[in-house]
Amino acid sequence: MSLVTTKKMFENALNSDYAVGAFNVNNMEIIQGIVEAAQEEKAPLILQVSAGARKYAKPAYLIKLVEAAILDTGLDIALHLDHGEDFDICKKCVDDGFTSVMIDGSKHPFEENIKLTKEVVEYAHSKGVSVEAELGKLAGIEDNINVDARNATFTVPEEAAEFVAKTGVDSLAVAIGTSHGAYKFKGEPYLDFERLKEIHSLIPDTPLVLHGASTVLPEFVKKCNEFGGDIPGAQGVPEDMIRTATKYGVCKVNIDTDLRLAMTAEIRKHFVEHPADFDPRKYLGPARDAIKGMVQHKIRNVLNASNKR
Ligand SMILES: O=C(CO)COP(=O)(O)O
Ligand SMILES: O=C[C@H](O)COP(=O)(O)O
Ligand SMILES: [Zn+2]
Ligand SMILES: [Zn+2]
Repeated sequence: MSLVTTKKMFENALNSDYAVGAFNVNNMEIIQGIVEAAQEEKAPLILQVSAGARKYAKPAYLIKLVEAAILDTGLDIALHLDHGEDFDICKKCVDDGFTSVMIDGSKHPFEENIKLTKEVVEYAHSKGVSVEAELGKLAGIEDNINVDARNATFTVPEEAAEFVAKTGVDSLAVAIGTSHGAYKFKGEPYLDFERLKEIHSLIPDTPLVLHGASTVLPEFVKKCNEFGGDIPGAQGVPEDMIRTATKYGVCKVNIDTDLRLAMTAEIRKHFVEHPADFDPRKYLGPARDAIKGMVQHKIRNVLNASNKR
């Protein structure tokens, strides 16, 4: 039991029909809920920390909480930096003991993204840490997709092959139509699976990563809204599409929004049903259970990762 890299997890997942869940963590209850689910499901697990999470909870706390989770459960867990924006934050995380970092150079021109990613790969690999990079831009709901827009923002398969060869990166986040947050599609959900297949066929040994992969389950949006929330028109990636993606090289599936919705729905419900409560444990306890339930559902029914540890 220890902090592990994603190397073995991805080797196992690459040519099979399951993916490893990478869940964003921001506090103790979120970590505990996720870890309990992974333990019961005997699933491989990546916990990831964004810049926002570092700012909110402070890296020292999050790292110690993840170490505590490992001690408590005996699980192997990969600790990953989500969307590192420059070399310095990646270096800091490598030095702090993270076992995996993402350098997100997707906003830069192709050659600059290569240069930046290569620098991070050189440093991280010298310390035994894995690196994820990103190529292409995740579409926002405002980017309505016609073929031209797709080619301008989605990952270009030939570029992906060149990028991986030139950077030596361990895994690659691709843009095929997903986006972050609770508002992913205006009309019918659409992912470009032909593009994904082509990328996978050109770089069959590179684990692919799907960001913005929350499903935004209607029952949780409904529950939020029923108990005083205001999240109209939220829509995510249908679960079947995630299952399909795991068959074409996607080894890591990033989930944050669905955890936020599960937690918020439960807390909203608690406050409405128990207006006299003011002990945080009374609502954070059920919120932790809601996180656990959501993660268990993902692992078992969507990622097909139960008993894959
Ligand atoms: O990609 C993510 C974190 O990097 C999270 O995506 P969601 O917003 O769809 O949960
Ligand atoms: O990539 C986005 C993740 O959901 C993290 O979100 P955050 O930057 O608000 O922590
Ligand atoms: Zn990005
Ligand atoms: Zn992301």
